[in-house]
Amino acid sequence: MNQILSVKDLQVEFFGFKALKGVNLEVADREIVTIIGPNGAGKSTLLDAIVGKSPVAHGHVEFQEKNITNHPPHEIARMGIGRKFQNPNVYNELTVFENILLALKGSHGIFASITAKLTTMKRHKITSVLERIGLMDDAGTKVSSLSHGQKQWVEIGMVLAQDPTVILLDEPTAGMTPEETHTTGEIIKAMSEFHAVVVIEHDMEFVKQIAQRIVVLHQGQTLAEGSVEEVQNNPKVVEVYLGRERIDVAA
Ligand SMILES: Nc1ncnc2c1ncn2[C@@H]1O[C@H](COP(=O)(O)OP(=O)(O)OP(=O)(O)O)[C@@H](O)[C@H]1O
Repeated sequence: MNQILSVKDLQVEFFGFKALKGVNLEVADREIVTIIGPNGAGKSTLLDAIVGKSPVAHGHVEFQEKNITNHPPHEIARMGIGRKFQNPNVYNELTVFENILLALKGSHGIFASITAKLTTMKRHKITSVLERIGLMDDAGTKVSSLSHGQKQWVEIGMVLAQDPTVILLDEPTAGMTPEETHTTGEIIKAMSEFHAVVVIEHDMEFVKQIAQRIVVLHQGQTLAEGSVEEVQNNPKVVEVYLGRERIDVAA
């Protein structure tokens, strides 16, 4: 497969504490990679290091064969790596449509973006994003009156609006109802038609819904990698999860 993101021997330290101790990760074009692991395993730190938010002490990150290790976050975002954080980071007082508009490439501030005449191309782009996140009917709704799950979808839409090649999602289903979680899984699967997606997730039912390849992190290292079945049957993974979180999803 055509690898577009490659993380090699990545090490991240916080005041002497090694949060990542040499992690490798390969992501192919339009692939979904799911990262699981107990609390504190280093999952968010890995995404932070990829987007230039956590300083890399050793190893490197390559994107489309370019070394992007420790490049500034805005530069990495501009190159084509989009990141959605755990908590929705949306403009509550604006409509769904306006939030997506603001996220489009080339938008210049809230006032200028909202008052400027909308080109047909921009309108089409926003409409296509709204369709992909299932919020076409809520285009004119203020984000403050949406459910928590819908707000998460708006934020996914804001990432999509930037046309990234790779999308990194940190626990996209946190706080969602089972129905919203399932819908999110379908949105992510559809996203992989155009983008590679790396997802951190705890909910194994959801992981099973979306996963093509799973990477298990534990104490800053890669513990296992493979399909849902391979990972669930891996004795090292079972041992790490024993007495903590259950990963015994019905086959
Ligand atoms: N900015 C920071 N300063 C100091 N320590 C940090 C910082 N960020 C993360 N850590 C530590 O690094 C380790 C890995 O944290 P990280 O948030 O990456 O884990 P995680 O696997 O995402 O966990 P969770 O599932 O709880 O979100 C933890 O021990 C955490 O306390």
